[in-house]
Amino acid sequence: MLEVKDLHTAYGQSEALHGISFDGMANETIAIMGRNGMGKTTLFKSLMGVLPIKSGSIQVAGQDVSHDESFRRVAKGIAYVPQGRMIFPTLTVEENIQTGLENAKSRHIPEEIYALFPVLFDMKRRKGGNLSGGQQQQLAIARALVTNPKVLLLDEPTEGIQPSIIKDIAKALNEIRKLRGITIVVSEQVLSFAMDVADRLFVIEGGRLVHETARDKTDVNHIKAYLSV
Ligand SMILES: Nc1ncnc2c1ncn2[C@@H]1O[C@H](COP(=O)(O)OP(=O)(O)OP(=O)(O)O)[C@@H](O)[C@H]1O
Repeated sequence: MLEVKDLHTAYGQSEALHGISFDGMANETIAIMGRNGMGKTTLFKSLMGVLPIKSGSIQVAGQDVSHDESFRRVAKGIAYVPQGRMIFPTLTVEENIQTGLENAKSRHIPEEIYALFPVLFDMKRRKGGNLSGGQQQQLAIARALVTNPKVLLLDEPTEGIQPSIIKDIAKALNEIRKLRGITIVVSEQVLSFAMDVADRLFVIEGGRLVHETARDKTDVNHIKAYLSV
């Protein structure tokens, strides 16, 4: 579903990604683990077309998107939940979700979205800015989902969120994968969350993927060593 080959991305003269390659299958969740500054956000922005890539390729369901603008990538099936969620604070919950429906035939929010996130139904007339961090994260996921992605990218979805809500988000992601059979890619520093959602885990260090493991074969202490400073 997602094929990333030898991706290089630079900020000016300074290269931040040095040849990232991985595949994500349908009905699979992948976690990209790494400390701050290791390149997670740069990778996601490169996949989404927020940053141009220097070389390499990105395919979504067999279609090349490597040099497409972001909105074309969305049309071809990638959706992105950015770090810090980036919801619109002055729009209501309902209006925030509808921004994901701008190119859809109908502005109607599918029932399935509220079934996944009942709290958003209860709060649909509230302003996005008045929601808690965890509720905003659920809102950002809902907004991404209404574009019907084949590949859903989430950049550090647990950042700044309390543990009980982290569990809810893990549950929702597992439900989404089951319902839709899509590829989900999350970047994370919280190993317990990654172990709850991911089928495969990668470690990114200095702009390179340096370790890959299937969940059931994961040596937790080995990954922890990468994540500790
Ligand atoms: N706008 C920028 N200009 C120049 N260098 C940048 C810029 N943004 C990030 N970098 C550099 O790219 C590298 C990767 O940063 P990136 O933000 O992708 O890391 P990250 O793993 O997502 O960390 P975090 O969890 O803090 O977001 C770092 O060395 C960082 O200094």
